[in-house]
Amino acid sequence: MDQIRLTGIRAAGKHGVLDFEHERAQTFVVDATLSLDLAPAGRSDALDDTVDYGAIAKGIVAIIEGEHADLIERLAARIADMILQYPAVQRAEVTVHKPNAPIVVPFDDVSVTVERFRETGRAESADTHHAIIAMGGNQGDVLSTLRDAVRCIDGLDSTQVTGISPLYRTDAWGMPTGTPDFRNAVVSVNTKLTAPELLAGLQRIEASHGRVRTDHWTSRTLDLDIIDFDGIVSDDPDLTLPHPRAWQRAFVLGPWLALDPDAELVGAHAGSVAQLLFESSDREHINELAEDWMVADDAAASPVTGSCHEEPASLQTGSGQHRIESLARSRRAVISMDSPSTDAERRFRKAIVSIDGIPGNQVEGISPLYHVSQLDGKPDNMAAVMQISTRMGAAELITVLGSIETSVGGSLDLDLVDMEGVVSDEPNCQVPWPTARNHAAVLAPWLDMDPDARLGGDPVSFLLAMAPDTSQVGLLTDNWIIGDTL
Ligand SMILES: Nc1ncnc2c1ncn2[C@@H]1O[C@H](COP(=O)(O)OP(=O)(O)OP(=O)(O)O)[C@@H](O)[C@H]1O
Ligand SMILES: Nc1nc2c(c(=O)[nH]1)N=C(CO)CN2
Repeated sequence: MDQIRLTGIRAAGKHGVLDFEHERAQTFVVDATLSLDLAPAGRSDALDDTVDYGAIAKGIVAIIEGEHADLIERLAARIADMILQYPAVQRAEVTVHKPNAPIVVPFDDVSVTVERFRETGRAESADTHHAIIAMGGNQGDVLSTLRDAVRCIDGLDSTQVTGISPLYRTDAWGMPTGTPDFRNAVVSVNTKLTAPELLAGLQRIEASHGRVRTDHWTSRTLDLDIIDFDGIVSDDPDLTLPHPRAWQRAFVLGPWLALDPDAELVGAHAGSVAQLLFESSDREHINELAEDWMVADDAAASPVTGSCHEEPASLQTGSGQHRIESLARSRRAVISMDSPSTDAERRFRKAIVSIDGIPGNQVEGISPLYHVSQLDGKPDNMAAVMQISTRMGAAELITVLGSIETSVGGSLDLDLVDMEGVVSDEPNCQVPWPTARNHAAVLAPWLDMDPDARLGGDPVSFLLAMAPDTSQVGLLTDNWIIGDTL
């Protein structure tokens, strides 16, 4: 991450354990490193897009000159907390030196360093609920209505869409012959709303998309049903859980299964969604249209047959833990590798071999090896990226990368940069990896490996062109894999 560094800020303060230190001011010297994204300011040249280091320096002096602290640890923590009050700052590293400390032997300096991070993770707590919502419609521009509905659901208070099923074309079920086909999909959400609050939100979304409620099933622009909410069973007619007809509807079960191959329905018709789908009478009357219907412009315009379209990730969590996803079909994933070790190449090779050795994984591409200069006195890095096809889910792959880092030995960082069809901002599973967007150390090797690469819809070439650290990154060798065993 980009950094702003202030060094040698000095002021006199009355800090220390000894009595005289409460009375007599002495010099304290502070170094502070602020980690934040400087790309916006790099583009706009506007102070508002960064942090005013002058203001930080004054804040540090005010703390040194302010309230007494016995320990320089406390002083450093106060300064770090002050720095993190600036919303753009993600991390603060603060060193407080006390060069005139009352130490009875000759010495040059004594200092403490603290490192503090902004709490970014929306830590999942007991009040986070998991819900499955079925979506359908057969009137108007259904594709854009469904796309908009997903965005609106994600926009509900404290609600995040965590998984989106493929889009299906389905025969109108239980409706007169001649009723236009439906488009159906299922989304999973994490929400802090209660089930009735979520239903009220969904009904507002239906209404804002022209849904007119009638007594009987009729064609509709948009229908949003809660299929499951935390596995609760309730026969309240205003909100029956699970949805009372979900168990027999292939237009719900099919997309749900594609989203989560291990999905289970609770209640009177409890069972695996796979089995219920198999038993459903309309299972032959649903057709998957497109998996990437939320992004592709012409998604679902024509049925996708026999092409490589895959289930999107299901990033649901169960019982507060990441469920290991096991998906039937492969998807592409891009993994970055970096290491400050002089032995980096060998570590990268070991990591590649380990990843490739996992059943269902296949290495498809390896970038050239890059050198990354560090400006902050830290040792320079080596970096490369690899592309694999994998049957693992994103959360599972991230966990595996962590174990490989450990088994290969320290000083190796493996990150899941991107995974086909996966978008997640779960604290432990951020895909695409947000920092990759402005890191030439990832973007440059990736572009070399795949000139058409895209990240979050943007061409990697375009992101690299805007990356603030391109001048620090240089190609070392094209054929670093050749000549050694993989
Ligand atoms: N799990 C649920 N999800 C959505 N609505 C529910 C649920 N359980 C009960 N309801 C109630 O059902 C009523 C009718 O809902 P809606 O108009 O969406 O039905 P429908 O779509 O015509 O039929 P179906 O529910 O069979 O799909 C709503 O007012 C709502 O209070
Ligand atoms: N294929 C299909 N058929 C239906 C649907 C639907 O969403 N898709 N919804 C209904 C009542 O909500 C009744 N019938």
